[in-house]
Amino acid sequence: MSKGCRVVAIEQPIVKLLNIRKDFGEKEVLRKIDLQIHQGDFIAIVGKSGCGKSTLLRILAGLEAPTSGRLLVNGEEWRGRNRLAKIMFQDGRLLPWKNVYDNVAIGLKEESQKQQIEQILQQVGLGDRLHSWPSELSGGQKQRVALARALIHEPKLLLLDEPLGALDALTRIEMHELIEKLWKEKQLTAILVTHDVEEAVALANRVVIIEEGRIALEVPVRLPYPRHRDHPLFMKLVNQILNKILGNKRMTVESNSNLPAVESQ
Ligand SMILES: Nc1ncnc2c1ncn2[C@@H]1O[C@H](COP(=O)(O)OP(=O)(O)OP(=O)(O)O)[C@@H](O)[C@H]1O
Repeated sequence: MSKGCRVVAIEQPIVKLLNIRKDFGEKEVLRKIDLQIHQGDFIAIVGKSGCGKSTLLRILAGLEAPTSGRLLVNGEEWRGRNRLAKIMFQDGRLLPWKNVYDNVAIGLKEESQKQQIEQILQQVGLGDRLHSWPSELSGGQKQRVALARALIHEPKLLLLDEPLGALDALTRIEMHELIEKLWKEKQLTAILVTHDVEEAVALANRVVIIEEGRIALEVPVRLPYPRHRDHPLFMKLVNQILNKILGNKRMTVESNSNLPAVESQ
């Protein structure tokens, strides 16, 4: 196989959602959700505010139980916390009284993990900030720590809940490059909830559009990695997805359908 060429996954999905529904009281938040996630997928979930994106991610993490429907992990019925998954939030949730190293060490057995912690902090570009306090870090650096804290547990499924939402545009692009690099190197399976359709198209091999609690459309993104915003199809695809979200029914999402399938690892 030539360098950079990867094959579409064909094995059984590592996570399968079947006819998932979620109500909060009287309110039906998700319905008829069917989704298959394969090893190596990078799925972005987009949609209007309040459409149910984070709820779907929390169900995948096992932090929220569906009202009905089935969640299968590696083919087996799953209830409770999904141990394959680690979730990273927009605010990073660092403990301010712990330094960078100790934030990453949370939940790990002391000392035995020292080498891994130093290595992962190196990989996220913070090898020289082990002893810094969260208050001394920029927003992007805090999110690098949060990413390291999720990845140190070697999750099969990395769940990203709008993790870059509070960052400026340039830092976001740097973080996209970092996340893409780690996704490839560690052969991760990632699911990203985002408001930013450009971010979704920059990273995902599949963009799932949620509309009023239902999957309205799944869009395969076949642009080669690393994705360049000046690729003629990049912004076209972004605009088509945006139009779909905004309800312009006449738009179809087809701008990259003639490209070869890529991008499950
Ligand atoms: N624990 C909860 N109890 C009651 N209602 C909830 C709860 N969590 C979410 N909701 C409601 O479910 C709906 C979907 O919320 P969710 O956070 O999943 O949407 P979202 O698409 O992620 O929104 P946003 O893009 O604004 O973050 C919203 O109407 C929200 O108010």
